[in-house]
Amino acid sequence: MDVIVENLTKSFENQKAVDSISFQAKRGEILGFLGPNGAGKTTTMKIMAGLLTPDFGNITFGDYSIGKQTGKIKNIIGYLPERNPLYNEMNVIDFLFFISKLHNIPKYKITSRVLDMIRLCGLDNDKHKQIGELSKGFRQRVGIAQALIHDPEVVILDEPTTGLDPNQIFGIRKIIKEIGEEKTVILSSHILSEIETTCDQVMIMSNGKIVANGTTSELRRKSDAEYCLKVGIKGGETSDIHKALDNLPGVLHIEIIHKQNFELQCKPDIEIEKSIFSLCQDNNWYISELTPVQTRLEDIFRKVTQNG
Ligand SMILES: Nc1ncnc2c1ncn2[C@@H]1O[C@H](COP(=O)(O)OP(=O)(O)OP(=O)(O)O)[C@@H](O)[C@H]1O
Repeated sequence: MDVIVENLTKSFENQKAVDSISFQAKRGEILGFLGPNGAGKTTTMKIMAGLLTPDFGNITFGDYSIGKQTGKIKNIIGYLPERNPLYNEMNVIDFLFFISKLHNIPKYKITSRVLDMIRLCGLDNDKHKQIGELSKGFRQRVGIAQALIHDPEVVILDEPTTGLDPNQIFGIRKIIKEIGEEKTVILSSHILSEIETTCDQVMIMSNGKIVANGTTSELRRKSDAEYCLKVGIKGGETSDIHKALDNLPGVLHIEIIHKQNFELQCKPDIEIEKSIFSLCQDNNWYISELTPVQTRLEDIFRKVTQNG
């Protein structure tokens, strides 16, 4: 089911937490929300989950529109809130049965649904443990299982991997990828590599607005106003090589990475490789490395949110 968000706006007192944003999330795709603290990600997700009312704007889930068919939409959505509130004194399986009843899942379906979620979220060995005894990663798994128990078409996960160790992140990422194959998944994260490896589309928010939107390669293309490359030059003094590279026309910024290895940011289309080659010839130096560097999502993030 596709989700279309149009001109969504929400203020708290005088502050616009979400400022007229529009975007689309498609079925079978994972959309990742990125943004600095206070950018408006959680507020957007809460509105989508029906927990907050927008001041203005519309969201449609397939044929249903928020505000008009709110009850219906709640059944379509599975939501994992940022702080993942769970009942610590309940055990995992009882908790999932309890949530199933809250969703009015027909009695005859409940057991198979709960067991399916336990399998999907890798909770088989822990299903009889008290939730309060679980590690953070396994609590997140329970949170995801409860969000999916009623088989929603749209799944909203607010920072599902925050505070987890790399192995736990890997486990949760695997579950999200599996869900994302057939559902519409929207997730937020502060971990840029997480968004890059998990999501099909990335949306960067800052101060309540969308400042970048697209696939990671589209974002790279749009932000590639500068050309970046790694250069290694040997046969001379590091300070001489550094100075000479810095003086080349079109070089905007130079950083020493290690001994005689540098990272150069240049204006695009200036054939910098040719100039570096001539420089080495003139000075009797030689090139040990000349590799273009792909713009990192981190650099794009910093660039588009630097005023945030
Ligand atoms: N209930 C509220 N009352 C007043 N202000 C709020 C409320 N909820 C959010 N805000 C404000 O709205 C802005 C956006 O907050 P939001 O939680 O949506 O950001 P976020 O991008 O999710 O941040 P984080 O990454 O830190 O979780 C913040 O300045 C926040 O203080």
